[in-house]
Amino acid sequence: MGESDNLSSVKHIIVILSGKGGVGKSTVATQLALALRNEGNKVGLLDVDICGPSIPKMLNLQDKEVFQCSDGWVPVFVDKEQTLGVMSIGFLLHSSSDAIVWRGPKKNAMIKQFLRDVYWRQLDYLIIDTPPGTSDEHLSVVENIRQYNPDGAVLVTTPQAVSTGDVRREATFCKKTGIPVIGLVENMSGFVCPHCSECSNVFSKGGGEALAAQLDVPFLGCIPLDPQLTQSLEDGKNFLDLFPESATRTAVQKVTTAILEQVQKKVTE
Ligand SMILES: Nc1ncnc2c1ncn2[C@@H]1O[C@H](COP(=O)(O)OP(=O)(O)OP(=O)(O)O)[C@@H](O)[C@H]1O
Ligand code: SF4
Repeated sequence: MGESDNLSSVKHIIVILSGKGGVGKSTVATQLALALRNEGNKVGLLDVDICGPSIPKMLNLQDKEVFQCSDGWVPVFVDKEQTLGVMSIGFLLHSSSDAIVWRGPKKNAMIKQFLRDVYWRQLDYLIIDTPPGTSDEHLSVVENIRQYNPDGAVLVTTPQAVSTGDVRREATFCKKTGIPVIGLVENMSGFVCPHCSECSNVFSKGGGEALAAQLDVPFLGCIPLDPQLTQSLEDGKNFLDLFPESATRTAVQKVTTAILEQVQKKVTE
């Protein structure tokens, strides 16, 4: 396969970053992709978390294999209408417990191939989920998408992580590499009771918003820690469709709207 240019038919590229592992980066990427799809967009979700690809399981696609056509790898579609396509290193593993321990150059070549050689066709949004931190893999992602004028990065944090330097490092990484920051999302913000759906703030409130103000980046909103969301992700079920009335769904929707507003602002600037 020669050098492909599949990203040129993607209208908007959004990268999801987090300083620490386990803060819900893949969860935010998945729910954002589903919410954008529900609004009538054609969406692609690219999981470049080479060390721990979790997206196939979250979307109940873990047994799928990917195939190549003359234009590149064909993504796995969540729906038969083909409105949400997914590509993950997880599809190339024989077993979900296979560890991928590739060294730098091989990883970077794989990321480059992932970014260039997936045959997305026309997409409104491509959401790229990355590994935690700021590593060589992130640089590979940035270098390979720069020419396509990405909309920017969504930084994900949790109330416990706001006081650490991780998010600041992410913001500095974006600045240094010239990737605009779309904004900051505070995930696992408060706990939704599975019995009465009341949301309790386990940690003090407002840390994410204050940090966004300090970093001078937009605050995109909070998503609560919701056991029904955890269970849906575990079972590979679509939480947004299963719990249309839930406060967490409303929160995901608000974050999605805030992201779209920022993306739109950039387009009209
Ligand atoms: N808002 C939430 N409500 C309920 N469960 C959540 C929420 N966000 C994340 N989780 C759960 O927390 C766990 C970690 O989430 P996730 O895999 O999205 O984190 P990550 O930051 O992508 O981790 P990694 O370090 O593997 O990249 C998962 O089991 C997920 O289901
Ligand atoms: S939030 Fe309400 S239902 Fe849930 S544990 Fe507390 S009192 Fe009980």
